[in-house]
Amino acid sequence: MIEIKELYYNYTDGSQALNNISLDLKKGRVIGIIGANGAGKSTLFMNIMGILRPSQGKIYYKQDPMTYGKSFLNNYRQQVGVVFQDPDKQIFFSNVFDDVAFALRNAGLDEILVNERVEEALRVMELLEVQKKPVHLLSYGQKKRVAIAGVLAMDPEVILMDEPSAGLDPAMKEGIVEIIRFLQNKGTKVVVSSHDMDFIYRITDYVYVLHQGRNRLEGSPEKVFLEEEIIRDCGLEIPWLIKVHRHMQVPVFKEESDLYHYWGEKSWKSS
Ligand SMILES: Nc1ncnc2c1ncn2[C@@H]1O[C@H](COP(=O)(O)OP(=O)(O)OP(=O)(O)O)[C@@H](O)[C@H]1O
Repeated sequence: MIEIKELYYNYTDGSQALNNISLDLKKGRVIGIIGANGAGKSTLFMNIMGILRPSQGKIYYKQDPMTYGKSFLNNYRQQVGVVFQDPDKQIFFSNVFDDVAFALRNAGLDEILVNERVEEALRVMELLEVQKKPVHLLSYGQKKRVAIAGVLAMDPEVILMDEPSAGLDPAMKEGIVEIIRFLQNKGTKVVVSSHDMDFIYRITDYVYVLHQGRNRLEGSPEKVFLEEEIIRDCGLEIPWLIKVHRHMQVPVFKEESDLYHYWGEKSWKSS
């Protein structure tokens, strides 16, 4: 899988965006990369995709160091997909179907297979009804789903999602949670960055906290978010289920439903 060792990245104006970052995607099935604005998350994603080249340090894919030749990157990007924060940066074609088919056609897949893969991705993303629609007429949330469908259709081993839930209404956000669970169940590794700590707490099983380009903390979300002082120092929020644990003397629950179940049982016993 992907392993990053002692990665540094400096922009041409001298800003040091990544400062000795190491991470190993084997550590979780859904991995969270969190940090305040400017912490280095997008720069890290662009390094992982081979869009930016580290100033120092290495990225390994299945134990092989990343090289930046066309053939390595073409093969790598069929196995490692990215959904950028802004769907307009990812969508190139005028209609939904062709946009989702773009990378598959580019990889030279047979048109019958392209149709099968695209239809499946459109079905999963609930986009079948708009497949003939020009992309520029879609809502922001629909565009975001088109961008995800384009990556799903490639069926990569790893999917990076930069702020997948940003700007979405609650129903659409819930849809993203379902997609991540669907990917997790089928064994696709998901790496997700977000400013929404409740979302990260709920869907990840391992979290890396970045602060000013450095690794500040890592571990299970239950462990990481109990480090309240460090989390706040990194400019991040504490998820509400951890606040409830702290202030109401209840166990640490991962799911809202577990908390309600616990409360239900407690009040039943005391009545
Ligand atoms: N093109 C660039 N040129 C110079 N500096 C840059 C460039 N892009 C980003 N930076 C700097 O690199 C640092 C990391 O930025 P990055 O966009 O990776 O952070 P981020 O964690 O993704 O932030 P956000 O949460 O706001 O998206 C910041 O200090 C930023 O100002």
